[in-house]
Amino acid sequence: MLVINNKTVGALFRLIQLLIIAYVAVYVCWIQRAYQDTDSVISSVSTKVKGNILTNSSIEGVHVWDVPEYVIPPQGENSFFVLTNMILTPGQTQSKCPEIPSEVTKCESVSDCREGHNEVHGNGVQTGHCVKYSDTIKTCEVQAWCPLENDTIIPKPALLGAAEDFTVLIKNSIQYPKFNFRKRNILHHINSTYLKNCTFDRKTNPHCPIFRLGNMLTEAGEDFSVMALKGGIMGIFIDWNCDLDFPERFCIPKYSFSRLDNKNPENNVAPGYNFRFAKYYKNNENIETRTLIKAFGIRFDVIVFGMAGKFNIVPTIVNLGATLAFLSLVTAVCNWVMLTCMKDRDYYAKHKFIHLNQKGDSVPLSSMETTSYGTP
Ligand SMILES: Nc1ncnc2c1ncn2[C@@H]1O[C@H](COP(=O)(O)OP(=O)(O)OP(=O)(O)O)[C@@H](O)[C@H]1O
Repeated sequence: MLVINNKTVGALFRLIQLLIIAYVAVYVCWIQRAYQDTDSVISSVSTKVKGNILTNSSIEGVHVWDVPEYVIPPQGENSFFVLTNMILTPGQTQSKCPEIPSEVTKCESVSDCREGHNEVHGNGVQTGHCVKYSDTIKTCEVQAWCPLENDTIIPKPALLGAAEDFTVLIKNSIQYPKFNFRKRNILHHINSTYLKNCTFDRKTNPHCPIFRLGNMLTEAGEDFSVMALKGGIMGIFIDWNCDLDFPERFCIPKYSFSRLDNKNPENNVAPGYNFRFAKYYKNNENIETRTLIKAFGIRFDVIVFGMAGKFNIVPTIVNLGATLAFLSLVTAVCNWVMLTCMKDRDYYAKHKFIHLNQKGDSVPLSSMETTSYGTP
């Protein structure tokens, strides 16, 4: 063993050791918790929205909207849709009527229309006639659900803009099967009286699983009245990252909210979220009739994620081994510095390596492989 009395190499040796120990302690053990075995979350979600709105529109008159009407479908998988705006086309029956004017539907004479032609962006199948749409415009006639929907004007402000006051109860049960750990977001201290009256608030009620829709959008930096016009998609994130070396009560969900669909103002083509559905009934003459609804609304996707960790001897030993391997590198680095960068490198090299000329000439000191450094 070669002991050299050099303060620089000694300091370097201790410094690298210190850095490696700090890296292992802070990053590997504290931040990465590499001494733990991990498991990812398995979760189930159910939601229930509550709230009513009174509207008074020219088409429907006074109308109270309750949950079965504005939550579509009534229950979904990890997501729910709340209707916020709509274009209503009531009294549609199977008949013939002029198409809505556009570049491809306007006509001058019968020759501009083709019987049986089905325009992708049209509303029905052409009959081959060119008929009056208004006093000045003629369009091809179609066999369709008439009268046709005209969705050029979207109600502003949104018809159900008051939906921001609705609340949603999110029931979320999770498990980490590897650790036989189960929990739900309705925590032990929440009783039914509290649940009936609470609303989530990050400061005052951070564990309440009932969320006001308007508050979620505000937290995500969105304006409900704007998003309600054309709809959109919101993410409700539930973070279940848990350190199961601590007691179970410390494993609690953390909620956050963010808009998921694109609202890039520079490329605002096809914004929002909408779809169509219809309510069917028989009219006084027993003819099948429907009210077509182009629905704009906000879809809330509940996204649950998380990892749990618990002490396990196997990853601990693996990481301990890696740390020791790392520490053994320090000697190699210092050897290299000593033999290439130091003023006395030739002197050190002379003592570290002895070159044999003839078999049995001398005892090779270099058979000692390790070099150790005296503390500066
Ligand atoms: N969106 C919501 N906003 C506020 N409270 C809610 C909401 N959804 C459910 N609750 C309340 O949370 C509690 C638990 O709801 P749960 O659906 O399990 O029971 P429920 O008796 O079937 O509810 P309800 O009949 O009132 O819809 C009930 O007191 C319910 O009124």
